[in-house]
Amino acid sequence: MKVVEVRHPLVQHKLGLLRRAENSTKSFRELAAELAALLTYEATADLETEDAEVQGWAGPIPVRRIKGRKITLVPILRAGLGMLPGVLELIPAAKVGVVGIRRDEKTLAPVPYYENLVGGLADRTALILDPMLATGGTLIATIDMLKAAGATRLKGLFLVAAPEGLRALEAAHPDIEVYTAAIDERLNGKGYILPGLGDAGDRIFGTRIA
Ligand SMILES: O=P(O)(O)OC[C@H]1O[C@H](OP(=O)(O)OP(=O)(O)O)[C@H](O)[C@@H]1O
Ligand SMILES: O=c1cc[nH]c(=O)[nH]1
Ligand SMILES: [Mg+2]
Repeated sequence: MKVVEVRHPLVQHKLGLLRRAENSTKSFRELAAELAALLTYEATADLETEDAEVQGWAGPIPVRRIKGRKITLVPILRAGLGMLPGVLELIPAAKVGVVGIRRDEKTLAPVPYYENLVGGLADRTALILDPMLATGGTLIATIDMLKAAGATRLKGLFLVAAPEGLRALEAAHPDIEVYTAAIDERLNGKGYILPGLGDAGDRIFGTRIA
């Protein structure tokens, strides 16, 4: 399984800022979106391009453009919405399908509650967006949904990933590519990533101080 921990200085710097407990909802949101844009840049580096031509100011100019297969974004509700603005900055025409899954706080099992995907998934690259990859249950359930709907080319963008979740993912769906700003140390007894970010959904939506 391809796992890329993005070591770019801008990513590492912004992640350091994001980890501060004192961040306001506004700064947490802004940093999450900026990091999402930087992860998008990395995750799209291998998109195929083809020759094209535009009419320039002094005549025709040969240019390159992204070929064929287009991208669909798949934010996982709710926290994944915090990454969406940053990704759309770079891919403004992307179609967006939404998956709703929450973790049962006691069992940590994923509980799907919403699915509204775009059509033609077989011809698209799906970029799954979620700030946190913890046990991996939510992501595995999302990939199950996407594959059942025809998706074959999948990439996941995360702000922080836990080694436990990456191992579970490799066992279930080794064909996905993972781009993350950090692979953290471990999960605590309640399934939270350490050192992590706390509850990313609550921090993005301002529903509870982590
Ligand atoms: O890898 P896992 O162990 O499945 O955990 C990760 C999931 O948990 C969080 O969502 P949460 O259930 O808190 O929902 P929310 O986004 O609505 O806050 C997070 O945004 C991931 O979706
Ligand atoms: O650390 C974690 C784990 C799951 N979900 C979060 O928001 N944070
Ligand atoms: Mg949450």
